[in-house]
Amino acid sequence: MREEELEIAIKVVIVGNGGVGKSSMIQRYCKGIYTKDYKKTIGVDFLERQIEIEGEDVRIMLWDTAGQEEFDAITKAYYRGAQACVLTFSTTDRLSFEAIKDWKMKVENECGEIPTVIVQNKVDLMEQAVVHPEEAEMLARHLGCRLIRTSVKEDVNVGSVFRYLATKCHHLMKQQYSNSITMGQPTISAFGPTFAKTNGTIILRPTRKPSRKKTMLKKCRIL
Ligand SMILES: Nc1nc2c(ncn2[C@@H]2O[C@H](COP(=O)(O)OP(=O)(O)OP(=O)(O)O)[C@@H](O)[C@H]2O)c(=O)[nH]1
Repeated sequence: MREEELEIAIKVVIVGNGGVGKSSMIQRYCKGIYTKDYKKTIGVDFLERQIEIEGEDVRIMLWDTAGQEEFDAITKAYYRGAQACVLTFSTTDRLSFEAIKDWKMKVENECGEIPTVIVQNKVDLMEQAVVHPEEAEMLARHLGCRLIRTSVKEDVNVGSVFRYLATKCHHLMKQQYSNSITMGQPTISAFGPTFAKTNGTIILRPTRKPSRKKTMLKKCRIL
């Protein structure tokens, strides 16, 4: 099977305290919309968007998890198989910044080490900031993650977050693919990938090139 006949799908989990803007970020990225209203996520939501990375179609599946602790037991189950992670805090919420390490831990416990970015959202409210820019940079260095500052409201940098992660995953996948070729035939199956080292969410599926539009929107409520 030729490589260009394969479809690549990446599962990304978005975590962080309640109210930091996770749902808004996903809505902005997948639907191009922003609303001022806060509607707390109950459990888990899911949206997806297709983009092109180095000439190949990559489907990014975004899992929006509830930030409230009361949903921890439910959301944890959905981390499994994630290939990348967004750790989100808000410029105006000190506790959400202090919780980043814990969120990283929670995801790592389920997924191991996966490409991760720290997102400082709501930078349009910089005059109300309760986190010093250097603190955020230090935390990112300490955790070995890239820091990206976003304003979902003003549509600043949201696309860069997901493009960065998708590119990283795409490179990893290519690397693993060529390693598996060197070591023998890769097994390609509909849902069980194959050469992904981790739980396999960079899914390679034998498929014809999808005829759907470049940006595909789909939403299914999990809970
Ligand atoms: N000023 C400003 N407000 C934002 C921004 N992003 C999100 N918000 C607002 O912050 C509030 C919370 O956003 P949500 O996206 O619902 O937060 P969440 O992290 O999904 O919250 P949970 O579902 O409880 O986990 C909403 O009122 C949004 O409109 C931003 O970049 N700037």
